[in-house]
Amino acid sequence: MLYLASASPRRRELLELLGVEFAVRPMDIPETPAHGETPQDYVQRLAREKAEACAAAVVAEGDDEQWAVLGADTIVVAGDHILEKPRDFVDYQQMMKQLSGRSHSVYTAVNVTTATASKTVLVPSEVRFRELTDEDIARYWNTGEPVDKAGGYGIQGPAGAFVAHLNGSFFAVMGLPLYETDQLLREFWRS
Ligand SMILES: Cc1cn([C@H]2C[C@H](O)[C@@H](COP(=O)(O)OP(=O)(O)OP(=O)(O)O)O2)c(=O)[nH]c1=O
Repeated sequence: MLYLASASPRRRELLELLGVEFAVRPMDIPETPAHGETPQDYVQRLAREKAEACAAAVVAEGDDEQWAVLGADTIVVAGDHILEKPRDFVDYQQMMKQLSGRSHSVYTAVNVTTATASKTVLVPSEVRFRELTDEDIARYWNTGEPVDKAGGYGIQGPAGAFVAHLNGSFFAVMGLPLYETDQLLREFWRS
């Protein structure tokens, strides 16, 4: 079986588009950057740790001999700040002020782990938001969308209207890059 080590409904929805059979097995991994760790290293480590924790659980159960695990992580980076999910409205508001009228980076990493291999791919994107008014920011919070999303926004929802420019992968920003994930699965799981 292929296991998706993720609680994200977006990742489930996107993996379904690839037409593979899989089971969802979320892993709770502490999300804190190590001292001196770059955002690129951090996001790749988290994707790998989610997949490896899930792989360890599958192996410990011992009743599936043919398995692979897919883990992913997405972070938004504005200047020097890594923006994860907003803790509350004030945290969200600060994030939106950092994103307003500027470009930021979104990094998604995907890892596939099997009994004999572990490979991580990093997909960077650049996103430019238009200037946001206080009213835009308050109105978007009230949609309920920001709360479970890195950087406090979802490109696939109403915040798509804030995106003046995207250089990279829409699906990676949403949480799982389709092309790179498909390539990893072809290499390690199906032909
Ligand atoms: C930037 C952005 C993020 N997101 C979501 C994707 C991820 O679900 C979430 C990033 O947080 P993650 O910590 O990467 O993932 P998660 O906690 O939701 O799920 P898990 O760790 O179990 O895999 O933000 C969007 O849906 N749209 C966007 O435009």
